[in-house]
Amino acid sequence: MSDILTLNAGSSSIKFGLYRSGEEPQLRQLGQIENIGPLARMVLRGEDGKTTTEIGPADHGRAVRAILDVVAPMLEGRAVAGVGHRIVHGGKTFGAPTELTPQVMDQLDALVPLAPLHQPHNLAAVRAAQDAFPQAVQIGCFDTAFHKGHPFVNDAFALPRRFYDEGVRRYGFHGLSYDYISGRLVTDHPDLANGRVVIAHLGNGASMCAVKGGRSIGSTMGFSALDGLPMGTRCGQLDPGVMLYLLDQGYSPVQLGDMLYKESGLKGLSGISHDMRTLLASDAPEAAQAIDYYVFRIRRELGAMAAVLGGLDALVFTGGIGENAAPIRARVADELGFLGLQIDSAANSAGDRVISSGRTPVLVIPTDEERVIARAVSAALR
Ligand SMILES: Nc1ncnc2c1ncn2[C@@H]1O[C@H](COP(=O)(O)OP(=O)(O)O)[C@@H](O)[C@H]1O
Ligand SMILES: CC(=O)OP(=O)(O)O
Ligand SMILES: [Mg+2]
Repeated sequence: MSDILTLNAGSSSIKFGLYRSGEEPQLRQLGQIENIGPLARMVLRGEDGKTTTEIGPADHGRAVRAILDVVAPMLEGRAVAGVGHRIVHGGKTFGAPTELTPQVMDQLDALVPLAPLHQPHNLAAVRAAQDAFPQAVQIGCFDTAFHKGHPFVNDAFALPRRFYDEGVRRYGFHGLSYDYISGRLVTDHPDLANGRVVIAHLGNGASMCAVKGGRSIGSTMGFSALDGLPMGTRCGQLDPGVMLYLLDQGYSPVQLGDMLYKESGLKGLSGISHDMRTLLASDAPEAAQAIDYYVFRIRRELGAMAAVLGGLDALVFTGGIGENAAPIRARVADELGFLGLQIDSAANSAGDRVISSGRTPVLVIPTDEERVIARAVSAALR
């Protein structure tokens, strides 16, 4: 029997999964290098719990090599038949898992400017895995794919038409996560599977998706992974006039990109940290204001999505913040009784899966992008 490896390079972490191939891939090991930067650490999650090892300074390249080193002895002589990769941007072309041939890699390289925090790392991971496992099939799974088929009104910007045809569209991201959550609604909450559901993926990157009958009909993220909600270091929705002003003030496009992707969001507003744990623990008024802004924008988008869906049958929280930050969940749903939302504070603090006491269920479902990737590789191998 052969194995499947999944690699998921995010903005601040690289997650991996090792699976035994089969109809439903069987998990052997999950792990991640998190906090990529001067103080990175490797976290391994197995049947016998969680181990954390400080690995010191690591960029994405070193992180992938460390993962490949740790995976090699776990194979115990078995071959890796397939490696599945999260690829953040699939552009206009890629709407389903795709074998990463040299020609496909060239097409994906061209999308790097649209997702500079992710796409280069995703593609570097593909090249490292090709070197490490030259016999394995390499499969790309796209964050944009779940949103393909968005209605035109949520796919377009009101710019001259030619830009839409060129691919300047509202793609949406975190699609592997939304795909996983939608699947869990089908298996665990079949009454909601055909309903009007808002999924809030709140991680280091954050977005929300309006899902109707299992299909994405709207997303807060657009052309790039900058739009929508404020994030750890990304600004979220911004008046384009601000960018014109800054360009006029002498900012270069590169400086502007660095500021919007790396110095904004929770980090920029608080001046303290991009990390929600640090902000929640801080007494500084700037930390409180950054959290206020974060919650305000989520609530605003939630109301907008409920309007677009024509009602709300459930709200799902996922991602590092969505799964773990009870105070944020409580504040998002506060005073939204008109949408049927009422949080059961005991269930919320206890980290239960169902945290509502009102008419509209509020669920916390840990996401599993790795499993979505592993299933795609398994299907490709069959
Ligand atoms: N217990 C917690 N309370 C609040 N925030 C948390 C908690 N655990 C993790 N987080 C937050 O989750 C975020 C990382 O989410 P994650 O989904 O792992 O990120 P990535 O986008 O890199 O995949 C960080 O902002 C971190 O502070
Ligand atoms: C698309 C995106 O923002 O991904 P992440 O949350 O993993 O940074
Ligand atoms: Mg993520």
